[in-house]
Amino acid sequence: MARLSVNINKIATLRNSRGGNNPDVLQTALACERFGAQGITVHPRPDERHIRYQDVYDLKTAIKTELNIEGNSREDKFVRLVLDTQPAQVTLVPDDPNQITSNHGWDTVKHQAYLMDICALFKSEGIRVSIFVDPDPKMIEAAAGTGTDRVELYTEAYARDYLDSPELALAPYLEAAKIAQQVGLGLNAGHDLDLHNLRYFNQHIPGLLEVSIGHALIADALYLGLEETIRQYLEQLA
Ligand SMILES: CC(=O)[C@@H](O)[C@H](O)COP(=O)(O)O
Ligand SMILES: NCC(=O)COP(=O)(O)O
Repeated sequence: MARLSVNINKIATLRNSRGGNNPDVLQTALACERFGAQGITVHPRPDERHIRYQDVYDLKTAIKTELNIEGNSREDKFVRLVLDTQPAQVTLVPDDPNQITSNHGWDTVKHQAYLMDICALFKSEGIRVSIFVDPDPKMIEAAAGTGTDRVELYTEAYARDYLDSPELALAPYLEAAKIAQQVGLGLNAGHDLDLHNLRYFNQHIPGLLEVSIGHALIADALYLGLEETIRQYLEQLA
């Protein structure tokens, strides 16, 4: 069964808008765990506009489930943070510093040598590595050559196209998932997954290990409450 890792970036965004500590990122993470989330995801960005580096240090000592840190390993500060905090998983995302949010996966063909080195560094510390990729067979095959444990399929296109045709939206992801299985990579997925599109994705993608969900889940929690929201997301994955 795919596990749910709740991305709490948006809680930090709300906190930062007033400069105090409300809502409390740490308390929210602990509540997510209490309500059944199997992991906590954070994606610190260089400008610390949502999750701050210090939040990640605090979270690591407080949470009991898996911590997944996403970000750009070309930033020295990010690499230091990961090595210092030793999360269960690091997800490598090729973001530009000024991006509003992630909008593409790694080109694992072009950057294979770099990815081999950085995967080796994190794995030598016992940290599981996942590489954020578009659902492109070439990218999955080349990811296998980097030494990564998993890939995370970037699901924005699925979420968008699902509204017109779930079957067509899923097709490239199904192909990508089959290739990941053939080359021995574990499979994660994330970006814009929500209560409408998650069940179909989970039911049809073989070998899905983890989804990380933030934006829609936190928005749903405004209407449903965090406990009920997490219950409903877990139900989609059951
Ligand atoms: C890697 C990814 O898919 C992103 O969804 C990300 O984790 C969210 O980042 P922001 O919260 O900065 O939009
Ligand atoms: N890796 C994806 C993630 O953590 C959350 O993405 P989103 O649900 O905020 O789009």
